[in-house]
Amino acid sequence: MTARSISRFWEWGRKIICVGRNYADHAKELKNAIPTEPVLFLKPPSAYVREGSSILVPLYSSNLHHEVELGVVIGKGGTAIPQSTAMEHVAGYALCLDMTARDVQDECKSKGLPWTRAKAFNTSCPISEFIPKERIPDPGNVKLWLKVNDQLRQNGCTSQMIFSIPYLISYISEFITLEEGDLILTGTPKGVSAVQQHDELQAGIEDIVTMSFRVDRQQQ
Ligand SMILES: O=C([O-])CC(=O)C(=O)O
Ligand SMILES: [Mg+2]
Repeated sequence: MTARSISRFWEWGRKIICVGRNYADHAKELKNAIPTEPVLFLKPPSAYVREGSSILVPLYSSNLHHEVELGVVIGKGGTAIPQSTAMEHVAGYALCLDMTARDVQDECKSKGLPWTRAKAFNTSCPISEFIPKERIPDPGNVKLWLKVNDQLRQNGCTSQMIFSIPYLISYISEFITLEEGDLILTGTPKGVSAVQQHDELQAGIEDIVTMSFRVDRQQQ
């Protein structure tokens, strides 16, 4: 048996912790207030989908949105991690999509209910290959982009994040112990939009990584 490697963190079954409304321009486009504290939600590891498999539109949604995000892969666990040493806990990164059933999320929001059905369904977390930490020396200043059928929809920079990566690691670990193999999705910049069956999504982090996914409908 080969040793377990962080470069296949998605096989470890660890937590996926997502930050919402971390870019003012995206909070505004959905008419949400700019948060004064991070907005957090979770996806289960069953949400992962890798290139070569399709993103599935859940049967109960007719408005599935893409959200391109920088993912932070935890290499060293910890509780109540100070901001000053937070980056020592990072093993690397992954480009991620936070696929969101926006119609379901809107309904949950109006009823004051959790977003689980809108955010945590199977294939709601497409990811790239693992990107070792050294390949992104300044994760607080990299450009993220996403195209749907070759049309640019999202084009943002992690410098626009409201809460920085060290701040998020420290904030989250105050009340959720971080473990090796956990993934933190750091929020999406503006430009989210609906995808349809047969669409081709392509996303990238500068010239560091690109990934492509096809959209299909979940079968009855
Ligand atoms: O659904 C939302 O708008 C919140 C979110 O995930 C994000 O801002 O990345
Ligand atoms: Mg998101």
